[in-house]
Amino acid sequence: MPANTMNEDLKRERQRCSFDPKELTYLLDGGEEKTEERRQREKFFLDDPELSETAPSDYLSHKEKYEHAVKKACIVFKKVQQLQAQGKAGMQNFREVLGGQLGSAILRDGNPLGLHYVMFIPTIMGQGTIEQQAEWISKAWNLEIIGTYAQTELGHGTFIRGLETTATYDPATEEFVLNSPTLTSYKWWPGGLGHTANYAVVVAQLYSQGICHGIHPFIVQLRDEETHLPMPGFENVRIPWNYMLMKNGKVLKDGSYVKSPSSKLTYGTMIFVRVVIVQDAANYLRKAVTIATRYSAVRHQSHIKESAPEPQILDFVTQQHKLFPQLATYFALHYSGAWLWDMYNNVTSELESGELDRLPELHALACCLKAVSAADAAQGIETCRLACGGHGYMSCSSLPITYGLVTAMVTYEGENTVLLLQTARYLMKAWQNCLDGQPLTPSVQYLNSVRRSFGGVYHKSVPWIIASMQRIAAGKIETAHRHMNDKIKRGVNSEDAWNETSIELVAASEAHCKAFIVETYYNSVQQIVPSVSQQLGKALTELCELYAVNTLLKNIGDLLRYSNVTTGDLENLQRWLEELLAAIRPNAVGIVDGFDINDAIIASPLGAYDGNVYERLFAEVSKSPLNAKPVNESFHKYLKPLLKSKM
Ligand SMILES: CC/C=C\C/C=C\C/C=C\C/C=C\C/C=C\C/C=C\CCCCC(=O)SCCNC(=O)CCNC(=O)[C@H](O)C(C)(C)COP(=O)(O)OP(=O)(O)OC[C@H]1O[C@@H](n2cnc3c(N)ncnc32)[C@H](O)[C@@H]1OP(=O)(O)O
Ligand SMILES: Cc1cc2nc3c(=O)[nH]c(=O)nc-3n(C[C@H](O)[C@H](O)[C@H](O)COP(=O)(O)OP(=O)(O)OC[C@H]3O[C@@H](n4cnc5c(N)ncnc54)[C@H](O)[C@@H]3O)c2cc1C
Repeated sequence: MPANTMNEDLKRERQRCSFDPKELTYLLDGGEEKTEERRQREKFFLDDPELSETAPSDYLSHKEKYEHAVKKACIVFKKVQQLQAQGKAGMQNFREVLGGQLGSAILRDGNPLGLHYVMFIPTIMGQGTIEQQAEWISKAWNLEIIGTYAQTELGHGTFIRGLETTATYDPATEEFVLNSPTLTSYKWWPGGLGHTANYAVVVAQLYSQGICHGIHPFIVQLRDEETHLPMPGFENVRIPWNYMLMKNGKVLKDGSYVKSPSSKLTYGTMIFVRVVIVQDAANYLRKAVTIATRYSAVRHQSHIKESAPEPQILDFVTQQHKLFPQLATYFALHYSGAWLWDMYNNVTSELESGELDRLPELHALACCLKAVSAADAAQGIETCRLACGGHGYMSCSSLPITYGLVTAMVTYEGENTVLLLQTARYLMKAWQNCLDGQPLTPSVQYLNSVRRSFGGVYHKSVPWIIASMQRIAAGKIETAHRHMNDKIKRGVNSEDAWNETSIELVAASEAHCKAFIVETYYNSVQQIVPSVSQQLGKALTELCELYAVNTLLKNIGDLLRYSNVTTGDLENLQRWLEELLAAIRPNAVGIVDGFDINDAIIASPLGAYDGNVYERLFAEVSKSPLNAKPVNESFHKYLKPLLKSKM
């Protein structure tokens, strides 16, 4: 590949961008100094020859991939320790390196230590007493032990009250006896459980004095700390009394049970991970849209006008309609994720002082935001793949693997439909409160105002769109509530009525979440615009408008059903969408440059900063061991005899 050449199209794109991409980078990182720190950190990891790929891991066997990942995870851990020793590794850095964008670039096929950091340690922090934290956290941070989070069983993942593993307290020995007596009670899915972890937080049904007290977390040793040989299986495994994490519910040594202030505090780690997922989903989407946008600026094909040269595919308005909403969705999820992270931290500190009032609202928001961000990011990444035509299908484009990682988010940490139904429970209660004139929590306040005014004359503004989306959400919530109650009035019991109404309940929950995202995004941009250059402010505003208009237009049916919008208003919205695509077009490459994603993290010949797409693609396929020899052995073994036998 010619050294230091920059694709001419990308050069032109960069010249026509109306703002300085660096300003966007600093904004997203939280300041120039933070950008510099991040870049240094990335360099520290990515320039390490032991961490850079010699050959793509696609060509390794399953076993080799695992061994490769463990080796790299250990190198990463040592390097994090070095940073810590220099006072350069805070919690956020840890998260970024061990998971997140940087981590997933280094450990492309998954991090064998991921669960240790994202669930094992947070569970001890959230569910352990001070003494238990003192005992386990430092061991875990220093990697003297490796943990995982073993909740899901072969038979149950969603319905955790149905878990079959039991932990029965024996006051005679002051021990818990753990049992997974059936095939369906086998712990199944926990990350790192197979070969990496030697400890786990095991979630089991607690029995004491003959009574079941529901699920609780226990620390269980899985493997010998020296030999790494597995401990005997889950049949009558005895663990000491203080291996039950007892910050919330506890068993006294005599076997009496002390209830937690809320049984749902046991579910705290799941809320934490759902919050993290919103941010992660956004970051994976921005990587995919960077790849597809740069590629679309470099790729020329077909004609807009027969007389003109083949255009950049980014000039096709349908291509813009595929990609620019993904750019905007990144920002929407980024700001919603940041908002949720703040709420999570505030509510967590309130919980520490015994205040539980805001837990239901946090749970309702974390559930729907996890569900919508995972689904929208997965769909957005797939759209980016399709937007890259055949080359997007190649595994070296990084788009298929990115989609694979994000589509898993739809299922883990609470399957999306199930989580949307959790939010719907909250919304049904909120609507009843609204009807009864009871106070509403901030995220559902809009139900009161929407109930008072159904209409609202179209004007070309995001606040009008927010009001319309709230109207749709309130309409769907009201419809689901009414339909469910009609069934109950007709004699259907409430559980069956819930199930029979669940399609509408899920739709209500999604609509509520989308309205929340648009409003949060808009409020964030409103706050930011006065502090940035006029050009960047304009670009950020256009993206926010695009997200709002596009989201509303995807719900035309609902808009017609729940508001007094006219067909003329819909035409205006469509025109506004097209204007926004045209306005964003000159800045598209500048925006993805502003994400400032290192080429090694992009890891795609289609999306590198220099835009040398074809040269990089060629170099990539040359790495395949299949292409090392001109004739593969299978020709002599199978094809040739077959060809001969036909002659
Ligand atoms: C310290 C470390 C710091 C930094 C980290 C450092 C490094 C990190 C390294 C890497 C990280 C990088 C990236 C990570 C990104 C992604 C994560 C990667 C991997 C994750 C792998 C996934 C792991 C898993 O999947 S673990 C298993 C998860 N399982 C689930 O989620 C199960 C889903 N099921 C449930 O949650 C529940 O069973 C249910 C909610 C569906 C139903 O429960 P239940 O039947 O008990 O409840 P209900 O009867 O329906 O409701 C009763 C009332 O309780 C309320 N409720 C329910 N849940 C909660 C909750 N969590 N909180 C509060 N309230 C809750 C419910 O609303 C009901 O209320 P009501 O008033 O009665 O209506
Ligand atoms: C990549 C990956 C990593 C994972 N890591 C871990 C881990 O580290 N630790 C761990 O403990 N677990 C882990 N899991 C398990 C994960 O949390 C569960 O798979 C997830 O919670 C979904 O549960 P399930 O598999 O039981 O799905 P199911 O509940 O069986 O879902 C199947 C279908 O049933 C529907 N359904 C189920 N219940 C309801 C309901 N009440 N109402 C309506 N529809 C319903 C769902 O919507 C879905 O369509 C992981 C899973 C994956 C895929």
